[in-house]
Amino acid sequence: MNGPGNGPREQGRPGADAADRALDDALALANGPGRSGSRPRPPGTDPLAVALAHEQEEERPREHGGAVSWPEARRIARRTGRRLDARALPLGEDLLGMALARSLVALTDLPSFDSSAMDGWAVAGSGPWRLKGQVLAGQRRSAEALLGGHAVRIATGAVLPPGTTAVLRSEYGAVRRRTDGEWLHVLAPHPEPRAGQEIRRRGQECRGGDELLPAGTVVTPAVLGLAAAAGYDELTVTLRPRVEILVLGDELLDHGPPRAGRVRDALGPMLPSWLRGLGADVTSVRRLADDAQVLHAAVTASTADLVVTTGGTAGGPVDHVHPVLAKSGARLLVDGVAVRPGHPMLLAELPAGGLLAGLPGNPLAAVSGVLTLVAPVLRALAGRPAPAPYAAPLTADVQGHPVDTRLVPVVFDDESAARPLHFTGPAMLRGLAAADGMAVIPPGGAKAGQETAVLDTGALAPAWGSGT
Ligand SMILES: Nc1nc2c(c(=O)[nH]1)N[C@H]1C(S)=C(S)[C@@H](COP(=O)(O)OP(=O)(O)OC[C@H]3O[C@@H](n4cnc5c(N)ncnc54)[C@H](O)[C@@H]3O)O[C@H]1N2
Ligand code: MOO
Repeated sequence: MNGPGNGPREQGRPGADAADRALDDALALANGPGRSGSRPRPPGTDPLAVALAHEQEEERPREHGGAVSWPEARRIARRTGRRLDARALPLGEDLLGMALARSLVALTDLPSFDSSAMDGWAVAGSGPWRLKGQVLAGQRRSAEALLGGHAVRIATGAVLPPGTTAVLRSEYGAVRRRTDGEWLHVLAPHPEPRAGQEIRRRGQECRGGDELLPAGTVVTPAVLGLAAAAGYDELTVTLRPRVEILVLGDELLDHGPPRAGRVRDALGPMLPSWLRGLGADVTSVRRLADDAQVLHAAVTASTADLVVTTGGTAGGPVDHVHPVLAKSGARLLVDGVAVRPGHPMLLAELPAGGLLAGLPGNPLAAVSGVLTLVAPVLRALAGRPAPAPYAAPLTADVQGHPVDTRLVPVVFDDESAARPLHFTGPAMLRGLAAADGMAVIPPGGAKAGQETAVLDTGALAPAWGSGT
């Protein structure tokens, strides 16, 4: 479905920029401190600032051959995606991974009434107390006040009778039957409960109207729980970007071992769940023949917010992505990035308003395109905050490219240092599959001990929380 107002290009309403800025401010608050690998550093010495901060710089002239720098590509991608519409949807698992479009505001005080924190007795004044009945959780407040010297049996979470001064937990007291009724005593060596002891006061967690979570917070199981506890039946969230994946290549096999000059499609099985982890609704994954007409038809017919193609980005005889984009009147926003692997990646705006990310066919190069272009675009479309960046010292020197950024699969050791992995050629996935993240190696390389930015490859992240 790509109804009016639903596409990424159709959000350009008056005031939208101001609203986006307000959201960005809220998102900044939502971003917690960095990951375990990061430490406080004096301003100006943060390698993340060095590696990532020039994302904030104004647009600069394109580098050789039309390629933009890696930070600039990320910046363009982030600014290109316009936040999709918001919708109120029923509270449930379907919301996992979506971002709150509005802050979650407490509908009532929480807890909404004074209650017992323990199973035991609500008491008034000092003991021993004359015992008078019981109150269970879920029962309405009894109109009857507890008089001084009286107690009532009470369950955890039950409404406190008016006049209660404290709760005595069940293991600290005993009831003795006497001729004049039942009496509650404190068991030695426990002291009498202090005033207010074991009482959960109304409004302890929040007051009605308090902001519980800012707009932009990603819905996790805990967010669902909090929203339910606060009394919500639906949440207003930013729609998921609808993504169509087109896997190009006549040489690709969909089963069995590679054979006879053909290779297994590694991206068809890998990208959908990766992109879902970034908040996308992957509506279809199609394998297309290396045929310009077929690709043109697929691209022009697409109603997705983002089309992701794999392969066919370079200048080979059957690399049809560029000619098809030109023929369909697409506007290239990024045409090559100074990053290894993945430099032929591209980002385009289609005439109908959707976006297209062209990922190179080499599988690790395609992942580089996900981290560089697709993740920031999806985050922007889905109204999700940028994950807290983190850095780690390298355990070994990493050779750099003279002018391009390198993304190198790394694994964290016991000290949270990043160990560069082997088998990281553009066509290889062996390093990536063992990795915790991809280290961002600046042009010229990095030395052992040098802190480098690390992008989360989401290997262990739940579907609703993956970073990058
Ligand atoms: N003359 C030049 N040739 C190439 C350049 C260049 O700048 N000039 N760049 C090289 C780089 S870098 C890359 S990366 C690739 C990008 O190529 P394409 O995006 O056109 O991708 P293909 O040619 O279709 O495939 C490249 C390679 O990857 C394999 N492949 C493709 N799809 C998959 C898949 N789904 N699963 C597994 N493997 C896949 C394909 O068989 C090729 O081996 O271009 C270089 N050439
Ligand atoms: O994108 Mo290529 O080598 O940079 O894989």
